Amino acid sequence: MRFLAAVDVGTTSARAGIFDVSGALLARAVSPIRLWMQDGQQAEHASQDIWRAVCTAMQAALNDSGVAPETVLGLAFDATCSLVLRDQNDAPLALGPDGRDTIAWFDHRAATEARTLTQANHPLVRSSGGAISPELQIPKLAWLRNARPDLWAQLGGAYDLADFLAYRATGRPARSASVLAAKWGWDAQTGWQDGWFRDAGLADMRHRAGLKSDVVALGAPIARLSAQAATDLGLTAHCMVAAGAVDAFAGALATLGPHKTRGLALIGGTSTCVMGLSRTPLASQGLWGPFYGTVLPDHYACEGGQSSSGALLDHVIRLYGNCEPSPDLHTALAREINDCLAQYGQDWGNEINVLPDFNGRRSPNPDPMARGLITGLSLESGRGSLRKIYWRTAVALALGLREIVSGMGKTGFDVSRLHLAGGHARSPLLVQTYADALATPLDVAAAQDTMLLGSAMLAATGAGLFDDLAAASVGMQQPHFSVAPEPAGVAARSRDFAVFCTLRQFQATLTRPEPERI
Ligand SMILES: Nc1ncnc2c1ncn2[C@@H]1O[C@H](COP(=O)(O)OP(=O)(O)O)[C@@H](O)[C@H]1O
Ligand SMILES: O=C(CO)[C@@H](O)[C@@H](O)COP(=O)(O)O
Repeated sequence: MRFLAAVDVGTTSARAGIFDVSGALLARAVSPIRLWMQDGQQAEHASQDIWRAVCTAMQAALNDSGVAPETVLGLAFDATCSLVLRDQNDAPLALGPDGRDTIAWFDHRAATEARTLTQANHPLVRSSGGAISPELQIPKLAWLRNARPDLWAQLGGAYDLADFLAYRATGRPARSASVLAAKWGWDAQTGWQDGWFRDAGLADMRHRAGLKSDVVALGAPIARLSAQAATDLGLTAHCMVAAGAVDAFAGALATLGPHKTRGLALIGGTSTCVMGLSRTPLASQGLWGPFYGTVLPDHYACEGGQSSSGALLDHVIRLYGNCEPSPDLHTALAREINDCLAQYGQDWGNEINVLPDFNGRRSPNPDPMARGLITGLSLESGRGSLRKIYWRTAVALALGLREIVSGMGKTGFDVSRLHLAGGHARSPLLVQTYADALATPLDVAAAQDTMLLGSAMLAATGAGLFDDLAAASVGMQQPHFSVAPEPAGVAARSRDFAVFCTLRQFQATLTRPEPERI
């Protein structure tokens, strides 16, 4: 009677799951989190609201599972790489009203700072694929210092969201080695690079952000739940909390594991993260990493990706469907599009072509100021036009993945079979389009919430139920189903890719916006 609890915080919801030691998900629950958006560039959460959603989801999952709380031995958190800011009294550092103290991962307010660090050829540039992304934590903290010196003076702690949740749960402000390496410029072999921070004018950053030496290896125990957190979550103070991960890294752990080294996982959610795992460091232009020990000990992980993928499909629904996206609407559109493809063939809608860089480009040629394109529009409106633009946006996301995956293949990753997880795995349309565009079979996670499974593996390791993380990732592995590319789709996506490459050249001639000081 030994169970594990896992939490995955995405962009718009917190998910909680209860697992058994074989990795089977017994129950899951979802609770929405608030996201305050302004002008498409700024996005904030409130950590208090996120904690409330985590507790609501965990209590509901536990209740549905029928598992006795005292039999839940371990808990771990994964989350988007959003930045939580606290003041010197450990209260929310007020970025805005309603307790907003968290800059969402895709917020680009630090574009100026990211560019300055890139131009100064800051050493982070190399592990950021050639250009520092405003989505990383160091440029965001530099923004705080430059744009809000009043808040900088009050700063008492800065956390990646997964680390903050573990702190909230235990009272110990430890940092996960995985999170620090992936998003903070910390290195497992050389530690903190204080010289870099000095160069970035952030000499006091570590002190202000509370970045001391309390670094815990991924999946290692941090502490048991505090009495208050145990009550809030519906668990007991006996439950051990393990060091967590950024969501895509938890997804890579769940899908790849030690036997699939050099494998690639596509984690498709609001963004798409292409995660590569290898025993030796593999690096190239446009890839974040290689980061040691971020998915498994003795392994390196690399990340390529698209900053807005699911977010772009949602945006298209808002723009051309004039309504709010929902899972049911995605499913209905996918069904209607498949009917059109069956009737008119794979070239249906190909007068419309899209470049998907609506929130900049992460890979393969990183450019946070890149913008999206849609060509071939007519005066058509209504459901017919939404269907077609949604379809061609899905194609564009798949072609963007082809660019990224092909580069990762040249870097040394095995691209003969890829793994897919995340919300996109729920869409048969996206799954087939990805397989066709990549001309590669996909292993698709059969169970929902692969990130939760990754966190459950971390929780099991922290609770001492496996010898190490590699054993947990093998012992808790879950089934997948395979989807093969279809010849007609492969041929059509190859034709599309030729147009996509032409549009890339055209895009390079267009004016890009300057970063705005917010
Ligand atoms: N049938 C579907 N159901 C739900 N989401 C879908 C579906 N098809 C595509 N999506 C996309 O998946 C995204 C949600 O993925 P998810 O992994 O839940 O997100 P995150 O972890 O980033 O919060 C949405 O933005 C949506 O555009
Ligand atoms: O940057 C990373 C992973 O490194 C993610 O946190 C970010 O892309 C957000 O992920 P989601 O698409 O919300 O799952």
